[in-house]
Amino acid sequence: MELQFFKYQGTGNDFVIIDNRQQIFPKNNTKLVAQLCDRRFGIGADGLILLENDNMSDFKMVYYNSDGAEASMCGNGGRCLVAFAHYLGVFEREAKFNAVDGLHYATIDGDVVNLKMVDVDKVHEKQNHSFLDTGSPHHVQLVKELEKFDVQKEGKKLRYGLYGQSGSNINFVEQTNDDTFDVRTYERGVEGETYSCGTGVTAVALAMYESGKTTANEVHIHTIGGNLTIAFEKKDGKYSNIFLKGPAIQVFKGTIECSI
Ligand SMILES: N[C@@H](CCC[C@H](N)C(=O)O)C(=O)O
Repeated sequence: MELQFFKYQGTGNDFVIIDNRQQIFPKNNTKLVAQLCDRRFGIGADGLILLENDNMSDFKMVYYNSDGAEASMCGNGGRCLVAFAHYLGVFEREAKFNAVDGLHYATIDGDVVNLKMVDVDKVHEKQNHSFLDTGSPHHVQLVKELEKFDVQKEGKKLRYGLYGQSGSNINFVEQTNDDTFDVRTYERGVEGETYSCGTGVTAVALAMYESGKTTANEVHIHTIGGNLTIAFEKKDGKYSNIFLKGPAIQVFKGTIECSI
């Protein structure tokens, strides 16, 4: 069968996106998703996203990690899906869509997508790291000399060692200014470092605010793949009106032959 696909990237976090409004995609075929995401035997991506119809909102997001398993929320993927839905003409200015963690709102201005993330009730502060859920689980840890840091080795160790089989994504952080941080992320389900992680940089911004490293409500993050801005409010110990903003770009489109 010939499958039409689109390839998007959001600060270097890259995705295969498929228009599944006609329910053409075999959603339980883990092997097929993994093969499409494979960088040597497939199209190559950190994850695969299906755009589907939703009766409560403009569209629905179904997200898979590159290992083929359906996963929790993907911030950069959400931003890319908004850009794709806009390209298809599903919405004009403001989008409302359903994802695994609930309803999201977003706006698009040229290539830049501003995505509202779920509220965060608790940041767990530990001795040398923080842990929080921004739609996906995230470990946040400050390190020195981030550029030279072995993200693959240390990320993998913490992902399984501290969090067991279900695991967590692991973010390593270095502060470069009052409101600016460099971040590198080891993503579970990709089992490696990605160029950027949207729920990850959101977690970093909140964790840095919670621990007093910054007093800014708008935090700028540099990732390997580009820059993202996170804006938020804190009221009664809880974080709300959290927005993740940055570019989301269509790279190419095509068809691939696959046996379904
Ligand atoms: N790249 C994503 C996060 C995707 C989910 C993650 N790998 C997990 O399994 O928790 C993002 O931009 O948020």
